[in-house]
Amino acid sequence: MPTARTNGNNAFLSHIPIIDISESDKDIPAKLVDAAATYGFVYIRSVGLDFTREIIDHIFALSRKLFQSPPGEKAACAVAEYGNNGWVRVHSENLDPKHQKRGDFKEAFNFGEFIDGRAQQPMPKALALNEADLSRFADLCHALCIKLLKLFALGLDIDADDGGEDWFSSRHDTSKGPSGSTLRLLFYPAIQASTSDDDAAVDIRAGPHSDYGSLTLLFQRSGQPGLEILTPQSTWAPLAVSPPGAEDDAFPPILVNVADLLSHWTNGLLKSTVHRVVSPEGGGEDRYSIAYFCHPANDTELVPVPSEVVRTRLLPAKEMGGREAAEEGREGLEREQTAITAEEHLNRRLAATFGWGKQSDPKGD
Ligand SMILES: O=C(O)CCC(=O)C(=O)O
Ligand SMILES: [Fe+2]
Repeated sequence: MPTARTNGNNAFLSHIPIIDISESDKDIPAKLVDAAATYGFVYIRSVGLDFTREIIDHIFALSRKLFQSPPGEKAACAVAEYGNNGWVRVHSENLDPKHQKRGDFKEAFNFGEFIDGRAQQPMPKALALNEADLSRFADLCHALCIKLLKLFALGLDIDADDGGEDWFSSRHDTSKGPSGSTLRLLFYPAIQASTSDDDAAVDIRAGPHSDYGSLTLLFQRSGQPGLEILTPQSTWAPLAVSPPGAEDDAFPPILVNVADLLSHWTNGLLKSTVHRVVSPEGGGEDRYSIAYFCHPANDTELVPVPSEVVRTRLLPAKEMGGREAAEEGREGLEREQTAITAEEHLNRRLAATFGWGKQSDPKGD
């Protein structure tokens, strides 16, 4: 895993498309599948979706209020006490424990699923009056993920008899029971090297990792960059918050990435790309971001998706000796015989990263 500072590969990145899913363009499903198979990342233009500038600004304002609240109030909702939910302190979460000595230089707050507009965990005092706003925002995020999952299913041309465009979305239907879906507010403070032993060149904001669910939505603020993705050439490439073509939008496009399960379901055709967050040279300024991790219902069995597109697009790679795809394919067959559930998968990934529980990580990373 390269650890050096940014080694940009801008030619690769400049092709990550911005897709407007509100347009009636019949090629959108294929474009999404292409972006997901090549980069694992795609920008979704938010104009025309239900997200408004007001809603997004409001949730970012709540996030700022939360992270500025007294440490004692945040500590009352610490993750250690509430599973994966609640407050994450600076340096307390290490997303890359194998390579990173110190935990990430960030604070975070994880909200598990809201039920009937109510959080299923203690609300931090600073947000006690805003439970309904956060719940509504999480619902908007989930609805966008459902739309995207339908478009992916269309792009993969899943037979109607096998579930067609609902193959993925039906597995993420909240009426099917609880899931690991999480709304996460993130705050990466600017590093004041002169007043502490923290160092922007050493202390990573979020260590290299892939996400554990199906899809992740990321909301970012103009002027607060930091996200980088690992390119096929093993270099780190920074992702623009507002890429060319989106500079004049009311707010930056929503960055969507394929996470481990969508990759697993498609035998690796769709890429769950490793990414990290770094500080700008010299410590830069604070960065706030909001992530929504979309997961299927806990008892969903992780079986390969019945898609001819997956089979035919992976085949040439296998024939030409594309080892990675071929290995994914083999793993996929093994997985089919011993399907685990989404809940088992999530518990194994959390155990491997944070040392929780006793199970080992199936991928061994
Ligand atoms: O804040 C970001 O830009 C990304 C955060 C992230 O990758 C994560 O929490 O999984
Ligand atoms: Fe991530």
